[in-house]
Amino acid sequence: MVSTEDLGARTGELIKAGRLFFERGWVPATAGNFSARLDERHLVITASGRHKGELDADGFLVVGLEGEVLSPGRKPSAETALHLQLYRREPSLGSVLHTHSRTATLLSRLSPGGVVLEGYEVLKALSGVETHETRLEVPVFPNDQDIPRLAARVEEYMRERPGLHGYLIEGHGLYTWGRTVADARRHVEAFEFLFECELEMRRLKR
Ligand SMILES: CSC[C@@H](O)[C@@H](O)C(=O)COP(=O)(O)O
Ligand SMILES: [Zn+2]
Repeated sequence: MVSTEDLGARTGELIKAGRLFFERGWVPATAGNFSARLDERHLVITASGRHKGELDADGFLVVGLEGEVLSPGRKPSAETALHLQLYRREPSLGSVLHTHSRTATLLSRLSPGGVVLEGYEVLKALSGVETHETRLEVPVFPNDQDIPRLAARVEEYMRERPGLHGYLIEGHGLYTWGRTVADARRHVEAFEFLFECELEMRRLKR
């Protein structure tokens, strides 16, 4: 049985993240989706098509790890399978956040082979990273309207390369995650900063 206290707490954190991301221009229109783990088998996720800067409790629903909808009458995010793939493979995972910033969108289109981030102090905002000398690879997957197929592709990649902090989908956006909503939110902020630096570096070098 899902605790209503946990559901309220996680929903509140995701609502706050949505407001922040919208103010920063990272979830334009109804783009993006957010989730948080409630227990070993359940998560709360945004309903499909909601404006992520104006979320309230009605904008969320509970789903099981196999995708079963436990909030009747509500339609989960169209990209739920990408969230489930991450929760299934990592029991300590507490939150997944997906954004559509202009910077991530542009950078992903310029780097179909993946983005390498290194030499930035802010890399240390990513859990487990302890030095700016880290070489962090962010894969870019081709966009796909078949979300289960895209999720299978991500799973295949992650099996070969554990320890990923996030990935880009080409022309689409960022997926990142963490042990808590606060960790995942910090990762979104760090990636956005790093992507801005990287894009600007490329402009300056031209
Ligand atoms: C408004 S375009 C963005 C969508 O196509 C999708 O990529 C997205 O991030 C939001 O979908 P949603 O079903 O609301 O979770
Ligand atoms: Zn999306």
